[in-house]
Amino acid sequence: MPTPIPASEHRARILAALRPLPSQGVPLRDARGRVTAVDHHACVAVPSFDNSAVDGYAVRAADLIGASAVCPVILPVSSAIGAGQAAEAVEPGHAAKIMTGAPMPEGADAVVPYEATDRGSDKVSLNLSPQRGANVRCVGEDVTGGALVVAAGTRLTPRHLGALAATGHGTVDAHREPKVAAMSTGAELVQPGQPLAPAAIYDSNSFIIASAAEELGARTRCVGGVPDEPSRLRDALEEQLDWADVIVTTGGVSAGDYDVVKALLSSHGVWFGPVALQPGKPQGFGLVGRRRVPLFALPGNPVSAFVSFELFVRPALRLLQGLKPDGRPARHASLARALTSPAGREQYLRGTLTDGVVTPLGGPDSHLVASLAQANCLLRVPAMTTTLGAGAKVDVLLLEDAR
Ligand SMILES: Nc1nc2c(c(=O)[nH]1)N[C@H]1C(S)=C(S)[C@@H](COP(=O)(O)OP(=O)(O)OC[C@H]3O[C@@H](n4cnc5c(N)ncnc54)[C@H](O)[C@@H]3O)O[C@H]1N2
Ligand code: MOO
Repeated sequence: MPTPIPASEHRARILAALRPLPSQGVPLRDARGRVTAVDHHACVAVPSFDNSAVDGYAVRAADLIGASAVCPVILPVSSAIGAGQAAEAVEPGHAAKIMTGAPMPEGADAVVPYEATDRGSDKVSLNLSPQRGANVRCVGEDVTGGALVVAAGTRLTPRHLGALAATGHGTVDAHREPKVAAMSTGAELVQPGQPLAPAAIYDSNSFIIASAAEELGARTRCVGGVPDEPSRLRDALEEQLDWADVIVTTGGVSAGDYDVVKALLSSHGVWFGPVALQPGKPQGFGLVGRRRVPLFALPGNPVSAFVSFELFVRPALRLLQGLKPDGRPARHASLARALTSPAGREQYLRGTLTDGVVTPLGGPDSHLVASLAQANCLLRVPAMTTTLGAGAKVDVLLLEDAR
């Protein structure tokens, strides 16, 4: 039996084998969730022209010195400018009606809001004395032309899309979305919704893996319940190898007589071995086929598959998209009750974290899938720790922050 390698070493080997996917031009409307491959700079300044911040009258501040409610200044109104309209120049001693967002006319240097006027059409009574620049939004005040708007390696959210649109980007240069095939193996698997035969169980892994990959921005295919026969597995893999950027199998990697994933893929350059991890001890990883597609062979127990995804597949999918290959955000917490852990295996328990206190959920066993639904964190026990008392400080990984 080979010596288990630390989980951190397995992750480092995986990440060392991967490179970000190539980038492509993506129409802005399709770009939410994509990751920028390059810095994006402003194509235009924002605002790109001086304009009014209010509905009111564009004036020369010098014409209104001393104006007040008791001593208003009356000026002839020479024009009216709406948003999107070209502005005529305003002569000294004149005012122009102006709407919010309309370009400032030449000659004017301030805007008096309607509320400080009588809203006159031919002439207007203005009852305040504005500073030069009052209520004027200046060119480049938000961003100058050519300035950085969104840095490379940013996952695009509505906030970023707004800034990119405003600065003139119709498309963005973004990494391709990883295409992930989630393939569960095992003769016992039945798809949920179907009747269960004796000794059969419902396939939960392909749902865990595909949806977790989607949360990370992947496009996915679910291949549920591939039987434990080498030829069927080979066919199923070949079908996905031309399409997928990543294949994640579950099941068939331990020591059983029907563990065909390990048997078939060992001869195709996939490394299999124990990792000092619970759940998630038996693992496989390699680059498969002509396109050298990264293949993760995860253990079949659903909690093992989930934890393995979190520790190994998550950072890999991030790296492929040009993001830092981080795991879930970690926090320190106090343990609600004492626990024991096996020596020599880093352990991850499901837990609930409330106000800095973490309560382990269910037991450590990796078939206890229902407790995953209650968990909001994974509680990490280091490999060399075998007992922890109530109140001990532990690390937890937060599960609710999706990306
Ligand atoms: N003699 C040994 N037996 C086992 C060892 C070992 O070292 N020596 N390791 C154990 C550990 S740890 C794990 S984890 C499992 C991993 O097993 P496999 O990856 O080979 O997976 P299977 O045998 O196919 O299945 C294990 C278990 O999980 C259920 N399963 C599988 N796929 C799904 C699915 N898609 N949805 C729901 N449940 C699934 C399956 O029915 C089994 O109960 O091996 C231990 N054994
Ligand atoms: O590694 Mo298994 O995942 O301990 O149950």
